[in-house]
Amino acid sequence: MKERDEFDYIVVGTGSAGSVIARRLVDAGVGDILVVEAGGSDRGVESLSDPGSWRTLWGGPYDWNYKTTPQRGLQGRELSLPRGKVLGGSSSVNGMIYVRGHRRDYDAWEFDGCYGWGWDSVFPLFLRSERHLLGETPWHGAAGPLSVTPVSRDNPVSQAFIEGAKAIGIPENFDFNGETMEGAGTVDLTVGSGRRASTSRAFLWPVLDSPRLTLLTGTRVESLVLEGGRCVGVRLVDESGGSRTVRARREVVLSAGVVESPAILLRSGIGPERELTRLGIDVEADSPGVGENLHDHALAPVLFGSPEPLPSPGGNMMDTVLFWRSHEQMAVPDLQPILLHFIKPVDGYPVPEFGFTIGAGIMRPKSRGRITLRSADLSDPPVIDPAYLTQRYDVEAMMSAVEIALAIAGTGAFEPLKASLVAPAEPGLSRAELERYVRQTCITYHHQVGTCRMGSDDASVVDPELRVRGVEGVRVADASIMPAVPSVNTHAPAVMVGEKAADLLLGDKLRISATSEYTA
Ligand SMILES: Cc1cc2nc3c(=O)[nH]c(=O)nc-3n(C[C@H](O)[C@H](O)[C@H](O)COP(=O)(O)OP(=O)(O)OC[C@H]3O[C@@H](n4cnc5c(N)ncnc54)[C@H](O)[C@@H]3O)c2cc1C
Repeated sequence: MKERDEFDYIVVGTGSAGSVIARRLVDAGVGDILVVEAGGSDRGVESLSDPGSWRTLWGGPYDWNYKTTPQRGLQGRELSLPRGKVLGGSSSVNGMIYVRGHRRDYDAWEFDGCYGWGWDSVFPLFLRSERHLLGETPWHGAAGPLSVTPVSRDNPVSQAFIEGAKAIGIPENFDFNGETMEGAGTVDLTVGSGRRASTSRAFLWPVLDSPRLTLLTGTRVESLVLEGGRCVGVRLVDESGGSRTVRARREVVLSAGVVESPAILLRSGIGPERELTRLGIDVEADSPGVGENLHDHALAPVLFGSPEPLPSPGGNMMDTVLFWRSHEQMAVPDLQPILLHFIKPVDGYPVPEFGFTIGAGIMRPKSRGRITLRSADLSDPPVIDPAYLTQRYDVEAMMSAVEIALAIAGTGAFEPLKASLVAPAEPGLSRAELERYVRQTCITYHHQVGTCRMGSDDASVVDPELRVRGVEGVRVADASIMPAVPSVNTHAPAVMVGEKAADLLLGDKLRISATSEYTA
């Protein structure tokens, strides 16, 4: 049978945002939808379903296995950057923490020209996705496809972390998605019935048999097909290297994530003119922002040892966090120390047999890097430079996050666990020693955003309706459009971007109701 080569909509990527868009388009009955995913299926793969297995997925067959360039702010180290290459994208390999962010994160987007993206506009979209285990409240949705489950706080290590935080003046928080996100407590997870609630499982699986949906896995979009300044389709490459073109009667949506969405634009001739010329790619639209504005949350591990095994909480093994400010006059929290119920080895320090780690995370980085292509060849990995810790503020904030971790330990809260500090070895380090430590140990927090920045200015890549500037017929909808990273883990914000994109694609009259026919 001849393969179909024309659809109404083409959605590229099935990650946190793409699966949501595909599902909403299918539900709305607006035509036939082609969904293209570079990775394979996630169905029946236990490690993608078991919430405890996520760390085993890095570097494996479901990971794009990206690496950064040598980072000048990190003593020249290259960092591994895992990203999901499978149905569900990074939502299939992530840590499952579900937090939406501070209302000011989104109000700041709107203030900067992203009209329609302020908190009052996006909050209902978060609720629409959500199926919270404890039911509907003013702060939680219960009718959406995405299962969200709170974590119990009866684990003694979690309790010690929260008690230690309280002892240094940080209040306990019982719902980071509630009235306020500040304080210490346990998180909600995208887990339902003990299984990972990836966006593929929640949004896509229930409609896989729909006659309106065609899903191609193991198929990569190389570039857009542009005719007379309009995107009319995409060029596909399958796993055996065979290529073909499919056409979109209405629109193409790029939800290929923070690395591949800008890479697809660049390979299509949409990007900084000088860069495209250097790569030998014909310029279709000079768009200086494509690939720029890359930024990420980062964390430095603070490692503790214990003489015997500590009680495990199960689940995702990193369920307790605190959100706090590096400076008391800050308007929003900028630090997120997170308790990891496992040992994150630190180069140059002993690895204890038992213990735990506090990841001293920063949430409002000022450092900005970029992504570009090494060459026009699809098989060449992109050049990824997040420019970690290249701004003084980020270094200072990270040192503050480490100091909070050390202060919590200093309260004696961990004494009943007989925990002792392993890295950094001494609590009383000078600022210079602390700076050396964070530059030596800082790793990604996995929250890269910003490479197809949304805005109203000429240098932005997409407008507030997510339309790519300079060409017609194509939008970008994923974490790459975020102009500034929210002060939280980025999965829930990326799901929200998917919801918003669906509304924009469908227009007012087809706006989606909160009630969903299907659940995971
Ligand atoms: C290891 C890890 C842990 C994390 N932990 C958390 C956490 O606990 N909580 C949290 O909130 N956030 C977490 N995050 C971040 C969060 O998961 C991401 O920000 C979010 O999933 C990004 O969504 P996205 O839609 O932009 O991209 P993705 O989910 O990455 O989706 C992009 C999809 O597009 C596909 N694709 C790419 N290129 C092409 C192409 N050319 N053709 C076809 N398909 C293509 C990819 O294979 C992928 O499926 C984590 C991320 C990682 C990697």
